[in-house]
Amino acid sequence: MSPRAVFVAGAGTEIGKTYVTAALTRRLRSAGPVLALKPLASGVAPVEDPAFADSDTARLLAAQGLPVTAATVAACSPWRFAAPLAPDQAAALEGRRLTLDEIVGWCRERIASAACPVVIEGVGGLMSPITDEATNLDWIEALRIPVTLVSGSYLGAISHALTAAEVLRLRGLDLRAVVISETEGAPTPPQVVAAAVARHTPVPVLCVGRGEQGPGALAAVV
Ligand SMILES: Nc1ncnc2c1ncn2[C@@H]1O[C@H](COP(=O)(O)OP(=O)(O)OP(=O)(O)O)[C@@H](O)[C@H]1O
Ligand SMILES: C[C@H](N)[C@H](N)CCCCCC(=O)O
Ligand SMILES: [Mg+2]
Repeated sequence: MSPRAVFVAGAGTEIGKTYVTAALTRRLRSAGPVLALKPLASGVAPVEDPAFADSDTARLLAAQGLPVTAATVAACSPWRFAAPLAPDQAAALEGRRLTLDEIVGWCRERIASAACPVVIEGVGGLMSPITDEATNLDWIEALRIPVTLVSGSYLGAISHALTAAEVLRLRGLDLRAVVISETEGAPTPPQVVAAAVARHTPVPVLCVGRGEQGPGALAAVV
């Protein structure tokens, strides 16, 4: 039987994917081992730079209780780029080029060889490009694993969440839950945003308040 896996997609960038992936990882860890991956990471400082501590990779390693070493970093995030741009653009600035096949192949191998649940954080929003030809959506479609969609609670987040959820539905993908991660300074409580999203989508809509661990129900997405 293949291990359980979930793709954490975003309705946009800087929206809470890493925060929610780390919260989910910590929840799952209370029941046993979990593998959290951020295969493509842009805007990442070199491992030896103190700024690396702010990277998605460092946060996901911390959530897994792993130290930052060259080996743990490469095993979590094999494709890291300095520029804080879409990965295809950041790669081009370094004279590199990504292909969907190699990214999907790497993820499939990690899922197949894992003896525990696997959580994969995407990059940017659902249709942010990852290569010259492919977006996060194409990546999810190729992996064919369940999806958890993260959105914020800022004004406009309801439409962003529902648009992304609808695109996933139209592609026939398995959206398991939407998670509203509270945006700093949002004009309405995240529960109000979550209730509005829930009225228009058939999947559970969960809320993660500022600085909170997130509900126990988070663990049910994988
Ligand atoms: N519920 C929350 N409580 C506290 N801080 C949060 C919460 N959600 C998001 N943040 C903070 O907001 C910022 C953006 O969140 P995060 O890094 O998780 O976004 P992201 O979607 O993973 O971004 P990227 O597209 O760069 O991967 C971070 O500083 C993060 O710690
Ligand atoms: C730098 C940033 N935090 C992410 N790593 C990359 C976001 C790419 C978004 C591209 C886009 O959809 O316009
Ligand atoms: Mg992130």
